[in-house]
Amino acid sequence: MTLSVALNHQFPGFTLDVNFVAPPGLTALFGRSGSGKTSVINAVAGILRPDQGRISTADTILLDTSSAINLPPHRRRLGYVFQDARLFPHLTVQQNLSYGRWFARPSNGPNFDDIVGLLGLQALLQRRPGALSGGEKSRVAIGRALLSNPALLLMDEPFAALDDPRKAELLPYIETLRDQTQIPILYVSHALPEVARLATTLVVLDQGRSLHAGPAADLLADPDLAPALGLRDAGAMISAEITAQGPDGLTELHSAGGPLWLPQIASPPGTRLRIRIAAQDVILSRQRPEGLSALNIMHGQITEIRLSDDGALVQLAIGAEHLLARITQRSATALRLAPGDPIFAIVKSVAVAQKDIGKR
Ligand SMILES: Nc1ncnc2c1ncn2[C@@H]1O[C@H](COP(=O)(O)OP(=O)(O)OP(=O)(O)O)[C@@H](O)[C@H]1O
Repeated sequence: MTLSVALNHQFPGFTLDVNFVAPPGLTALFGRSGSGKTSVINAVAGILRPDQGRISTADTILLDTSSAINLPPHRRRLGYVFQDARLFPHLTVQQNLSYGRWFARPSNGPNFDDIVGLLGLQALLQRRPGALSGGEKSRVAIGRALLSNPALLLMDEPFAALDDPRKAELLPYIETLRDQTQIPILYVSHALPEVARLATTLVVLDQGRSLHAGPAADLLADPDLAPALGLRDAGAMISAEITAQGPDGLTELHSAGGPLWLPQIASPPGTRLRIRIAAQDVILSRQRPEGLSALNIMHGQITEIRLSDDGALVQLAIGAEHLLARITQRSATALRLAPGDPIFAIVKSVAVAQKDIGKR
């Protein structure tokens, strides 16, 4: 199931002009505060009627202003997860979940026990929302939305009200949801590391316009986009597979650029992961370095170099994937880097945070 969105809307002093396709997987709408993310979600949900637009899935037109089609929100088959979970406080978790089920079409809806299992809610079923942590409330809200058998899941910053430990607890559930359901997820966020961890498709909004849309791995590794996304958070994703657990608290992984050693990842050998490596944590060397404390030395080839007043962003091909390195212009000049050159990328093991390691 794929969602297509084309919208044009004029607020006083603000124009929304957005065009993108959200394939199965998780599509992140990323942009600064006021860039139009919630307005897009509201238009998809049917809360905002744009001046012009067309929003459709493979089998349903939700909105087509040119033919006066505008399905009301309750007929759009959407699951909506808000920043605050908005559970009914007087109902137990089980009753809150069943409320979602009540809206489902009787046929081929998801199985209650499957959703409870997917989101790890068994032990919580008899509790009321007042006795749940923020992360647990979010999981119940996601479960309730899924049980309404949605064709599309809308999530508007579901992490906004959560502290870091609660966020870390919820991330794997969203990954499972992304990987195990065929429902496209439209996910609003202004946190790039979270987007890098979760998104399969990325839509970058800037002042109401969708500047870029496409596979998240490609856009995040594009040096031309890094300034718009935020240089500090710039970083690309590579995939790797766990090969062994070391006795010294490190996990060995196989990547296209060579072996990697990262702080212990509690998953068995064979687990495939996607790892975000921040551009500012990558050091470049023309020769394979010797006698270095950094454990991770990947071999690749320079594909692009972007120079600016903020330094140089160098894109490297590591197998079929890309890595970004942020270095000074002075280093780029001293090393005489040029596209096509073979290069070694060095990354300290401890530079890769657990929150930047996700499922593939
Ligand atoms: N009902 C409205 N009437 C007038 N202007 C509006 C309305 N809704 C949104 N806007 C304008 O649209 C712009 C985008 O708002 P929107 O809430 O979609 O942005 P956002 O990216 O979701 O922001 P945030 O991350 O802060 O939630 C805002 O600057 C606001 O001026």
